Amino acid sequence: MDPPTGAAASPPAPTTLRRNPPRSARPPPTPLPCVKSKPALSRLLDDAASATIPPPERLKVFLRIRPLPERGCGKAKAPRKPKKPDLVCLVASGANSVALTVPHSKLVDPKRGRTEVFDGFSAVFSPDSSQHDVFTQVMNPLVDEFLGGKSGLLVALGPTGSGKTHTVFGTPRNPGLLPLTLRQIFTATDESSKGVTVIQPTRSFCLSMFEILSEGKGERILDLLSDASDLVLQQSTIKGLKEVFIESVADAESLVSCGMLKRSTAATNANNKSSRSHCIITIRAVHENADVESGKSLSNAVLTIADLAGAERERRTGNQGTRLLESNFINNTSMVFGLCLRSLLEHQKNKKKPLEKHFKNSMVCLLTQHFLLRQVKHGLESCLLVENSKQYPPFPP
Ligand SMILES: Nc1ncnc2c1ncn2[C@@H]1O[C@H](COP(=O)(O)OP(=O)(O)OP(=O)(O)O)[C@@H](O)[C@H]1O
Repeated sequence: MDPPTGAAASPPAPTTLRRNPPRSARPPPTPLPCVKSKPALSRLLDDAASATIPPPERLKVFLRIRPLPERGCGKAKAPRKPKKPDLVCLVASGANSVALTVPHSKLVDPKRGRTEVFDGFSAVFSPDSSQHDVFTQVMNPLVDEFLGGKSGLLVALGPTGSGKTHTVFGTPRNPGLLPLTLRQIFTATDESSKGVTVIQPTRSFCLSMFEILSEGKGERILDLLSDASDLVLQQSTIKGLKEVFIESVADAESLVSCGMLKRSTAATNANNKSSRSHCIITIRAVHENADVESGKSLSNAVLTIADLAGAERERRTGNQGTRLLESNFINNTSMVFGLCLRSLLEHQKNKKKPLEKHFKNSMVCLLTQHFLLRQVKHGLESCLLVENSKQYPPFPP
């Protein structure tokens, strides 16, 4: 191990390294100056790090580290002291790994080590990565497959304020994965129809967008593209969901913007525009005269993008009342999603392990169940984009 370069006060000690298979497939991460320990880290990060199962990679797990927030973010309150560098705890230590250092102030047992390396991500995006970088690596392959007739799924998950909504939707000046996807779809479709003289299957696209605000007895699902009343979940499908044909990027983007205006958000101490619901957008390819030439009907591929509300710690958000009830629902989804991933991964290693046991415990999991199970059984593409902030703690317990 290299001698430590920073943290002069800490005695040199090895960094804990967590790898998921294969151990030999990754270059060793850069060792960091730290004391060995097992920091408290949520199971979700474990799941994410272990979700890359080569070969073939069925579920790809990417990690994007958000830049530190500028001062003044979060709910308006008394000016805070500048953040200590000690709180910058998550750094990309390689193309596929991150090193998590527990700040001294948060160490339960200061004698134990404080840095752990998590390896095995499909890619790690550092805080200075751009929306285009993320799109190129994460979304572009899914869009290509979608245009080739295969369905795909991208789920953005991570703690509150870590940048999921920013990554998925972005801003008009800095568009995120969804607007970039729409642009790519229409650009590719326009190009493929140029100079074509024979009758081709006509492909058009429709878009739906809904949010899940709560589940169980007080289940609430709202269609973000219509003023209609609440939707209901029946046998893993959303009944009455409006699908709108989109004919151009401009059409699609203005539809999404209208939907986003209706999405439920609220200020918390952790994020001044925190999503209070899980938002699911689907783009469906419709082949209108698919069997004209070949007699074959092309599959109607569906590309699904889910922006989950971020897991929250009550202590950090200061949530009370309605916000706290929302937190319970949001945290339940995060926990169940993690358990579902774990069971998928265990099943991949050992086919005798039960696969479906956790999915029924969360509506988002139930909705993605069919898709995720197919991934495991048939090795199709899907991506999980795990967002993380550089502040400690990255995940709730
Ligand atoms: N990569 C980034 N670059 C610049 N700003 C970012 C980045 N990621 C996030 N932010 C900013 O951080 C803040 C929180 O991000 P965002 O609302 O996307 O978090 P979130 O994970 O969706 O949170 P929640 O789960 O509470 O909805 C926003 O002001 C957003 O603009």
